Amino acid sequence: MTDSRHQRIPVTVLTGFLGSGKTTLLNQLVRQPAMSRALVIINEFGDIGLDHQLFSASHETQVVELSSGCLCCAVRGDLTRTLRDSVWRFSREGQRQFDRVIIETSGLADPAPILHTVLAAQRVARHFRLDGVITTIDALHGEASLERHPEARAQAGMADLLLITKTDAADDERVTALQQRLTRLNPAAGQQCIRDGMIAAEALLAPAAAIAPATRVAGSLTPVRGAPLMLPSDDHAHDDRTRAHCIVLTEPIERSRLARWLAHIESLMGPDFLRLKAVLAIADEPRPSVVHGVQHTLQPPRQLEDWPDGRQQSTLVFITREMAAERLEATLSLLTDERPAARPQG
Ligand SMILES: Nc1nc2c(ncn2[C@@H]2O[C@H](COP(=O)(O)OP(=O)(O)OP(=O)(O)O)[C@@H](O)[C@H]2O)c(=O)[nH]1
Repeated sequence: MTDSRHQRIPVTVLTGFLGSGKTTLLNQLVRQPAMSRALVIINEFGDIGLDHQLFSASHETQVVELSSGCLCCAVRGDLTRTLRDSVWRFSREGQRQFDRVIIETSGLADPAPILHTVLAAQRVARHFRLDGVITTIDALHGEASLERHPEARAQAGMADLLLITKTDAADDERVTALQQRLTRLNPAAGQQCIRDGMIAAEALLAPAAAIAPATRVAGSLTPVRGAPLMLPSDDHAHDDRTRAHCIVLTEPIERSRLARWLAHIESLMGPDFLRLKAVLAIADEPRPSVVHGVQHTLQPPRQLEDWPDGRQQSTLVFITREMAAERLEATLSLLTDERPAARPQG
């Protein structure tokens, strides 16, 4: 399958709970060459937005503020318009002045509607593609935020990369406990500890094309050749029963079966289907394909340049709320003839 969408502009969604260090990170990022031609879209929540004042972009960086409300609800139309118009608005003499976009959400935003806009709004998806969701989690307050705020869980659950901030201010045990919690919540996401927003911009590029090794070590089970393996994941008793379900398939998937499975998955999608991320080995295709889903939006498979970790097998991660493992497990018969070797807890 050739991917004609390759030339689309990559969009990074930077989210994270209030005060978790998004602006601090952004200030560091835009000073680095890899992000110097980024268009930064900052969302303010309510009338007292300060982020754009705290954000001190380098002079090459183009910045747009969306301040009429929370990105995840009222501003969604604005975001669509801003992205669509940015292509000519930030052009000089016919040359686009940016080659990637970073959207910083407000700390209380559920990132899902923003991802829908990037993945599915037709006039946006034609020019832009999701490069990844990066979520900052405060090492000091992260566990409490996850415990109390569904927005914080949604932000962590939808991440491709989790950046644990303020590790200078928290003791090692607290950081380790948070990392373990995050692995249970979202084993597909990479994790990295940072201080004062310091990280090489290159480490943040294309996180959506990878599935973290934690997915494969989340359980002690060994993949059986040809048998899908469901790894036990988050057994923590969240009040909204957010669960990660990981499936490893060692046999390539037939394209016709994939199409049927995707159609079925689409029918299951909705508000409780927080995230699907799958790197798929498709029969007779040397390169893997990635599929992203967020709530009711499913993006068609997009071919990747290479295998994220060299293993030529399929890894599927579902993060759901109040969804029985059996419902997901039942869909596997559309993809493979084997029965799952194990089932996630809960
Ligand atoms: N000690 C320490 N403080 C940090 C670190 N990163 C950010 N901070 C501080 O945490 C506070 C909040 O950081 P911001 O970058 O404004 O957080 P934010 O996520 O943009 O906040 P909102 O806009 O409210 O959602 C600021 O006082 C930062 O200086 C860190 O790694 N270590």
